Amino acid sequence: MKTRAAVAFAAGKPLEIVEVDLEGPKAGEVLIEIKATGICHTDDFTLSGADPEGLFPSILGHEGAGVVVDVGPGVTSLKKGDHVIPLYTPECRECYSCRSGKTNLCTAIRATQGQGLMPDGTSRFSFEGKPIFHYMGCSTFSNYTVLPEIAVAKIDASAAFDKVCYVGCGVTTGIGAVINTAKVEIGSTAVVFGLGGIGLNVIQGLRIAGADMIIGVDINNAKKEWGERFGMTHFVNPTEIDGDVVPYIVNMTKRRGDLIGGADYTFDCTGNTTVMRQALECSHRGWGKSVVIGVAGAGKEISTRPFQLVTGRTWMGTAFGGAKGRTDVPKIVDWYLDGKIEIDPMITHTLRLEDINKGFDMMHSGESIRSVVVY
Ligand SMILES: NC(=O)C1=CN([C@@H]2O[C@H](COP(=O)(O)OP(=O)(O)OC[C@H]3O[C@@H](n4cnc5c(N)ncnc54)[C@H](O)[C@@H]3O)[C@@H](O)[C@H]2O)C=CC1
Ligand SMILES: N[C@@H](CCC(=O)N[C@@H](CSC=O)C(=O)NCC(=O)O)C(=O)O
Ligand SMILES: [Zn+2]
Ligand SMILES: [Zn+2]
Repeated sequence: MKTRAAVAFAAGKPLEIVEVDLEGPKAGEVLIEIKATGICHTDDFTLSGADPEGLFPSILGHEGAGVVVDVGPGVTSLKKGDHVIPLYTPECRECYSCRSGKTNLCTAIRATQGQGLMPDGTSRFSFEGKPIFHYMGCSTFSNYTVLPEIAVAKIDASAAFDKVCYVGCGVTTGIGAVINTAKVEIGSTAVVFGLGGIGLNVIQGLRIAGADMIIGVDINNAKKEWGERFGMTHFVNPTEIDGDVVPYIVNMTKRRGDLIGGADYTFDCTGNTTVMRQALECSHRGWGKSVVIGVAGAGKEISTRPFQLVTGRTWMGTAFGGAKGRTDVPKIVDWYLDGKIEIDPMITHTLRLEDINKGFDMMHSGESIRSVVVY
């Protein structure tokens, strides 16, 4: 079949809208008509050329929602007409990792997915007879795409595609980082560095978890209002304070009787390795937990004095908010439908596929929180 897609032909180049060829689903795979897709900073990270797994030409996009239009042999959990969200972290429930109960990082197809291929080692996409790579197993910047059954979450059919596509990455990552990874308790103090498409969902996750001090940190003052909209109690722009942001925040989080200060939980949602260190070091001596969500390019490393860890801080990371996609994504969509979480205000721009490059421009300028492309 033919399908319209925004293709990344080379790193650092704008996406090109072309008609590509798409093979139908093979055994254990499903064909999905994508109805809407968000543009996540990670798409930009890969398009920039900083992703060591970045391959070109490829069809990016990993934050989509759509409808099953065909299933391959052996598919049992999905049928034509199901409303679904593609998963860049699948949930096979059979591999060593899925059975460990210790991680959401299913390893059933990660090796081929990292090579831009389907589990059988081939691509379903081609252009002018040459293969085009898949991306994060999803390629939601194509109107039609093929995924393995284990990488597809079935959702409530009443949910609006152009809103719940965001659950395919940003919403689940932000809220999951709080609930699954950090396990934030009621009454905690927390600091969120980076108030964008992920950070705002960390803030709403902290609100749900009952944190009573939520400090947002961003170099863009326009994000202050956004943070307050979702439950932030204090805002800090590190470029506008005297001195270093770490002692500033440590002092802010000093509670009655606490001679030291520091936040119970901190989160990096910037991808900046200096910020990651700041987030760790402003967490509380003895028990502070700092969660790295941001993605940094090849060769980037984090560092701190071992003393920071020796004195009781924990540095951790999260992928997709620790969520098991086929189990948790439908639940998060239901939370949205039940009004427990908000999505709509964060979808600041809705674009046609032809205008997808404007979505990246608005991400770079800070004008958008989340742009969604509708087909
Ligand atoms: N671990 C995971 O599973 C996931 C990781 N990510 C990563 O999370 C990061 C954030 O993604 P988005 O929220 O979509 O990006 P975004 O571009 O929407 O937001 C980033 C925010 O950080 C702020 N910022 C930049 N530098 C800063 C600094 N030095 N100090 C304070 N604030 C700063 C920006 O002003 C912006 O508000 C990216 O690195 C992305 O790749 C995204 C989704 C899932
Ligand atoms: N290919 C990248 C990997 C970047 C990364 O950490 N990806 C996150 C999701 S970011 C979504 O917006 C993730 O879940 N990784 C888990 C995994 O299995 O890769 C690189 O190599 O830097
Ligand atoms: Zn993402
Ligand atoms: Zn698995």
